[in-house]
Amino acid sequence: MITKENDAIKLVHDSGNSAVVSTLGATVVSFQDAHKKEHLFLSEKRKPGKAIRGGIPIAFPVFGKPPAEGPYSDLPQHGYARISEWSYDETPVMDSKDGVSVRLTLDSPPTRPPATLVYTVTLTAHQLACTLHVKNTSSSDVLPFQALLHTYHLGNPRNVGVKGLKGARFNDKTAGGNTLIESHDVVHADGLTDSVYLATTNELELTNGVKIRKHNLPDTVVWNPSESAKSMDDMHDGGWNEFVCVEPGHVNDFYQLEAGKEWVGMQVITLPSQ
Ligand SMILES: O=P(O)(O)OC[C@H]1O[C@@H](O)[C@H](O)[C@@H](O)[C@@H]1O
Repeated sequence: MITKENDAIKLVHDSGNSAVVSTLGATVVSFQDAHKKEHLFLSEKRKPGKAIRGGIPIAFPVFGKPPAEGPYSDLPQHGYARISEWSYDETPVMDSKDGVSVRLTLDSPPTRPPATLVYTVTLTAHQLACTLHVKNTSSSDVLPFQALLHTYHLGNPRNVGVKGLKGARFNDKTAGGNTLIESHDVVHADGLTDSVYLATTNELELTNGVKIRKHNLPDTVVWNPSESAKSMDDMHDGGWNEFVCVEPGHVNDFYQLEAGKEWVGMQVITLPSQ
């Protein structure tokens, strides 16, 4: 079943699973299992005009601060997608026992390289699939972009770690972008963590049993601001102890999408059997 109230689109699957997607940024803000247990962190604080702090904001067309030169140089951190109002296509893509799926779309602002984004969120018995389509609507120019699904997994970072990153190269943004090789079987983002892992395996797992499968999103960012979040105006006190961000993306470089062509990136989050 799909319902919409103000900016919130709610998907409920026959199994009792549910998800909520905001039209602000097409941000998934809730993913609950059949026992109504929440699996995404959402800050209790919200700052008007800013991206939603929690859920799954989409970074596009830049990850982090934009390059000093070029058509994105004056964009805010993580680009325009997460702070834009997306259009909700009311025609359900799917609404059956097999799954419930909705689609939101966004055209690039007129001053930016032209692109159309289509985001599909699909809920099935144990899974949430988020699929981002990027279409280069120019008939002549290449579209450069980075894209990332900034996923706030609910759980204390001391207890919930990330498996599958051992051996991967990463840039430690907390240490000036030094490149290191991950040596841990389980990565814990307890304490200030901002690591950009490059070319990671497509199958990652959290130690709480949540699985993350990704497609066409080669890199993975693991982030937790720890107590530095005290200065954030959209984070409730102690909120940083409630999540670990695991963010599949194409961020190491700018993807160069040819005129008229389409790119698709996806992550599927699978809950442990209940
Ligand atoms: O505060 P923002 O803009 O949502 O960004 C949060 C974090 O997002 C992560 O993806 C970046 O690697 C961090 O550097 C950044 O601090």
